[in-house]
Amino acid sequence: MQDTAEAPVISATSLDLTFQTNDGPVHALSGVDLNIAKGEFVSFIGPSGCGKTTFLRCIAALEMPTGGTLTVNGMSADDARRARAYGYVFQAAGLYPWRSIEKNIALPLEIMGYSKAEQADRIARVLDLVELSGFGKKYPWQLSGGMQQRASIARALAFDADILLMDEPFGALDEIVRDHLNEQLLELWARTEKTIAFVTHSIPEAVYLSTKIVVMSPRPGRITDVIDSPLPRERPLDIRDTPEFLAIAHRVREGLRAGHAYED
Ligand SMILES: Nc1ncnc2c1ncn2[C@@H]1O[C@H](COP(=O)(O)OP(=O)(O)OP(=O)(O)O)[C@@H](O)[C@H]1O
Repeated sequence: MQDTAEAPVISATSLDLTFQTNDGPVHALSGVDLNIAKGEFVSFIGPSGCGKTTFLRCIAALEMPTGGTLTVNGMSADDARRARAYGYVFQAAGLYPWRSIEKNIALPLEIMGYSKAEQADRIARVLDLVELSGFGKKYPWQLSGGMQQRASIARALAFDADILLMDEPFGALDEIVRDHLNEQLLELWARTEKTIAFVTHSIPEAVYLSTKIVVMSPRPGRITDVIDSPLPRERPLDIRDTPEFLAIAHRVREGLRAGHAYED
């Protein structure tokens, strides 16, 4: 993805976050510099404990950095949270089992005081976006794992936030379902032009989805490589067999390996 004249949607400069724990300080993020432009799809990949979730939580103002600066839509992360700049999708769908799918999506809209008509409009639109039209009256347990995860994406989209933060949303699903959801997510991204920050442990998933891949390594949590993908935005699944795809996957793998060596 080329640099654009537009200000970045997410901008981190020398970002640090050290947790003080009973076992001493944990350097979850150290010297993180990263700009994410509007409409980018950025994946974060790295071994457990390298700070992927912590970085997403900083963007969402759920953690407070201990150093450096971070802006989201040109404001502080706190102000961006108040302005509802993002939707957040977690690894577990986190749907309330006693509420139907449409009631799950409606809950945050109710809290924000949207009228019933506006709620219904938004629910219909986001269910269509994730291809779950007709499933609004179902309960979570009546849906497959992949459908539940799509419902949770629909809930995150209901505010129309420009930014979607996704923390290993498909990690618990089998590979075939995951492939299908990856394809659907790319379609959704193309249709909505959201900026997406996506955490994954899977190299093929990161390479398939992203315009930019951020490779991280732990102790301290830091960025070791940033790869701007040369792949076209239109990506059939079989792009994964092309030499271009395999070359990027190779570079990610090398980056992960180098990060591991650093620990020894
Ligand atoms: N609230 C907290 N208090 C203390 N330490 C924390 C806290 N949250 C995270 N950490 C530590 O910070 C480091 C980074 O954690 P983080 O969850 O961001 O890693 P991650 O890359 O997302 O890992 P995973 O892939 O396992 O989810 C880890 O060492 C973790 O134990």
